[in-house]
This record gives sequence, C-alpha cells and structure tokens, in this order.
Amino acid sequence: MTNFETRPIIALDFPTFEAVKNFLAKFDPSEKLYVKIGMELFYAVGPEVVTYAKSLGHSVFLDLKLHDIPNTVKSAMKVLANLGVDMTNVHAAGGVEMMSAALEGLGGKTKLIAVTQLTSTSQEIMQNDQNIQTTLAESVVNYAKKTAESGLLGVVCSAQEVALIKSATTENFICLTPGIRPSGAAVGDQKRVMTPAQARAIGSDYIVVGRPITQAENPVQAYLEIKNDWNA
Ligand SMILES: O=C(O)c1cc(=O)[nH]c(=O)n1[C@@H]1O[C@H](COP(=O)(O)O)[C@@H](O)[C@H]1O
Repeated sequence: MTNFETRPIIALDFPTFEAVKNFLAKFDPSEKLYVKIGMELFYAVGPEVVTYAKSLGHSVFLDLKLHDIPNTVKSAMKVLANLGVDMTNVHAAGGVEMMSAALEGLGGKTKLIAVTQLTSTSQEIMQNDQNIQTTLAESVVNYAKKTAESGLLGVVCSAQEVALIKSATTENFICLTPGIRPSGAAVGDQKRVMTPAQARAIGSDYIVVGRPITQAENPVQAYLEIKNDWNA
C-alpha cells in the first residue's frame, strides 16, 4: 500500500478542449487534481491539452495504451517522454520485449504501467474473443508477472484482482484500478466493478473514475464524495 494516491484520478473523457476547460474550471484552483488524458481527448486536441493540465498544477496520467512492435513503441515512448506526464501505459499483451522497449524509450522520469485485461472484459468475452482458456484471474496474474519481469512499476487491473496480483508480485507493485462505481451508480460498459471504499480496502493504489464524476449534475461534489469514500 506504499503507493496509495489519495486523489482519485479523473478520466477526462471529453471530445473537445473547450469541454475540458469548462470541466476543470468548476474546481477551486487550489484543488490540485490527478487527471487522466485518454485517446479521445489526446487524438482530438494533441499535446497541448497535457501542457494545459500541467500548467494548472494537475498531475497527468496519459492513457494511450500502446501496443505495437517493440521498436515502434520504443520510438513513440521517446516522444511521449518529452511531454512531462507523471504516468503512462502500454498493453501487457504486447509482451516482455515490447514492455522492456517501452521502458527504455521512456527513459525513467515517467511511471510506466501495463494494462492486463480491460475492466470491460468478462471471463466469457476473454475466452470467446481472445481464445485464452484460463480463468480471467489467471490471465490477469500472468500479465502482471510479465509486467513485473519487464521492470515496469505496476498494472491496470480491476480492483477484484488486486490481492492476487500483490501476492504474485510484490506489495509495492502498483495496482491502478478503473471500473470504480459509487454504490448505486450506473455500471455502463464496465464488467468488473467495485466502490471506492471496497477498492481501498482491497489494496488498490490508484483509482480511475470517469463518468460518475464527469457526467454528474455536480461534478465537484461527486469528486469530493468519491474522494472521501476512497480515503475513508
Ligand atoms: O487504462 C485505463 O485507464 C482503463 C483500463 C481498463 O481496464 N478499464 C478502463 O475503464 N480504463 C479507463 O478508465 C476510464 C473509466 O471510465 P468510467 O467507466 O467512465 O469510470 C476510461 O477512461 C477507460 O478508458
């Protein structure tokens, strides 16, 4: 639990720069957030949105989930290293050689973690679509071990797998968990979900929350409630 981050990471899944600016403007400027910039926003706006979030004093997780041949991923990571983000990620399915190349390209200042099985993937989906004939937990643990072997700091997983991952790797191995829903909130496309308090109790180090905050009537209040639950 040494890496426990008290701020829930807010997934800024917005289509335009304007929408992000409007959203962030709702927060008190002294409230330093941890935000996630994912594919939609980065592809729409580009590196400028990272610079903007950093200029407001926020921490940034750049979630682009790289998955390509090792040389391409290494070169892309060299470019991303210049953005000065706090954390970024790849898909563990790219393998040990690709993850090691990513780490080399990134060069040490930015935390690098790997996605195991997406939280929108159920065991049935995994077995049918990926033809991985193990349990979902076994697949996640396998990816976590390969990620640790590659020298990365941790994984993206569902909170349901945190205990298994920590015992298969080390207590310090980061488990960043999306698929977080306050009790009673709409689950949407997520399949493996937990509440912030449950994720905390089970040992998640970071939680990522999108729609329960961004689509809330009062996003600041929703954020603070989730933060309280996470830190309880
Ligand atoms: O890498 C991620 O952040 C990620 C991995 C994963 O397995 N599941 C997952 O939901 N995410 C991201 O976490 C966020 C979750 O958003 P909400 O479902 O709206 O809370 C989205 O931006 C997803 O892209």
